[in-house]
Amino acid sequence: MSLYHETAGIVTGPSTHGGSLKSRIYGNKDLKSPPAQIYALAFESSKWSAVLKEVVENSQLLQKERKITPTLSILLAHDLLLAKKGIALPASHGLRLSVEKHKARLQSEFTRARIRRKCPTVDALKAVIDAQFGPAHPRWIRVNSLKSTVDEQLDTTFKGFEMVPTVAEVMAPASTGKKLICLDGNVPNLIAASPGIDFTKTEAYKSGAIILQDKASCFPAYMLDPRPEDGDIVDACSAPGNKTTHLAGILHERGFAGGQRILAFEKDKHRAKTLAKMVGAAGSDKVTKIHPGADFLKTDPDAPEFRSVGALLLDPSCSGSGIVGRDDTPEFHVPAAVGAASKPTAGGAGSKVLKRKRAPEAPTVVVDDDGAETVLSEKALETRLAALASFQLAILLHALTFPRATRVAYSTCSTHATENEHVVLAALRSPVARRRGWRILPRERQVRGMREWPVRGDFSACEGAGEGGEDGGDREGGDGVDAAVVAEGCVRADREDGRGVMGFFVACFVRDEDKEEEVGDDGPFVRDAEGRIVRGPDGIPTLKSTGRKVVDLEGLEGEGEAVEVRFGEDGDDDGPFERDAEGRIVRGPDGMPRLKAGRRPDGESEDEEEEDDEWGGFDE
Ligand SMILES: C[S@@+](CC[C@H](N)C(=O)[O-])C[C@H]1O[C@@H](n2cnc3c(N)ncnc32)[C@H](O)[C@@H]1O
Repeated sequence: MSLYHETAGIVTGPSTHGGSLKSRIYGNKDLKSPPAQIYALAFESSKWSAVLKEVVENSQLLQKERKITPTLSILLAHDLLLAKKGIALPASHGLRLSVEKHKARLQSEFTRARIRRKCPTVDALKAVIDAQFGPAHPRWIRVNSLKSTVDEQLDTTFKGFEMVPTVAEVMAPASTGKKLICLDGNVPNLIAASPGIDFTKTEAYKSGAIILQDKASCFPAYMLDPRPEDGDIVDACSAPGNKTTHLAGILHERGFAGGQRILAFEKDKHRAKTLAKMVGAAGSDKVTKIHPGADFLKTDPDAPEFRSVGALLLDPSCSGSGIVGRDDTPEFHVPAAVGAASKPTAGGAGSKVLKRKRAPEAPTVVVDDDGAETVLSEKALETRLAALASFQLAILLHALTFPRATRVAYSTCSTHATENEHVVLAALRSPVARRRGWRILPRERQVRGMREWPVRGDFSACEGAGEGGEDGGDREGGDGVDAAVVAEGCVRADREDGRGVMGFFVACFVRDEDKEEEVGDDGPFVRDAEGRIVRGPDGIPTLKSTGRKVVDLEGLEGEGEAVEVRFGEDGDDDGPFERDAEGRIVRGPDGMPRLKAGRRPDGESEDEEEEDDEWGGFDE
């Protein structure tokens, strides 16, 4: 079967089957033609198909050549009119002959289509089409400093590549087919290479010396800026491990402090195996303790294992809207089949522009952690985003309670403010953030590459942070959260803006350890802005979980003797450990938390049937 027939089969196949165009091609073992060739033809023809549809219809090609299908006509017209080498079939091939005999007519319709678009040259039209579908993305390669250096890689993996000064040059259409690289100006040890080059076969990739990681995905570890004096570093949501190994690389360059480790949590056991492989391949296994199948939310921040955790990186599951469409193919426009349309299209001689149907509201695609895509209606998306945001906030608030932590990086590959600025604002306004002095790391205090990165948080999404003080002259809403500072402190990456990155978001929280008013869990009771427990007129505190009052017994704020009784609840949703009236975990003389009767150390009750047998938290 020819390249054209195979490609036609791919572009007309249901897009819901088998994921993205790339995965449909590369995952199809029955294809005879080289996948890269099929992908290039499918992608480029799709890009041009709106123009080529006019050309084919107005030239009446399908009426004259009944054996050519509408899809094939676009693919063949593309190569005839736009590919350097023309149609990739032997000169005597029937399909090639049947199109080439109409070359003059097709060419003149192509010229008309170009002039209708007010483009004086074909290059000008190409620029318009390229701009319409956004620039290509470079291949981002992070040199793993645990195993290699940039200089070493320039002499080996990138030998024969031409170095150019900007990422824009690496991506420029004019450089198609060239082997170009550029050293990134923001993230250390990061290289942008020409799109489409496959590095997975290189020795450096196989040995873990280079890691394929989008530039924006390198922001969190770089922004967190872990140092030897930070003690242990938690990566709360680790698999497949790009950021875990990046953290290790940064610390390796700075010199690990004795005993300093990266504690990597991954709730999904299957993904934890991938994490272990990646950490091993990157050579960071000796400094990384993986917690396979472990839910970060179930960790006890006060446990001895976390005593020296100074910084945490949180990259929780999100809607993945920043990566959706990265590989998306432009819509493939097909000319009307013979008999289906009699009028020439788009201003062809004597024609009217065909009335277009109002496009239905575009559904949104979300991507899960495994890359599976789901199409959602606007309403379903809203519900999904709200659920994700509440989970993301829970992870963030949990991280803010680690006793020695002074830095927390929060990131998503989502473009939705609901998962980004809104989560950051909610965290900054939380009692735990206020009590412990957490604030956003302001732009001017960020590492150079992040400080200089021009795309910042969405100010309008932060504006709700303060409608102005009473005197109207203050952007803080009396809660100490300044919208402008927060927006400037946040970093965004936009996949459409020509910088060659995926859609991404990162913010870093900091606090001064000595400014802390109180260390530990902020307990089960509602607190005011000052962190004081809110009580009714009778002095009884109100429970956060229910908004109802606790039946107080003597000495609620006393020495841990109080018993908490809740209305309408089983009273067992505050974790597996005994807590005092302030909600602090009660510990034995050895510092270990005391389990509630009938609970296992993993937070499940003994009679709960869970197969979480790999979870080894709290064991150190
Ligand atoms: C966006 S991915 C992380 C990508 C990773 N940081 C990287 O750079 O390679 C989110 C991961 O968090 C894991 N996860 C979700 N909830 C979790 C939880 N409560 N505790 C630990 N891991 C969790 C998911 O299974 C998923 O593997």
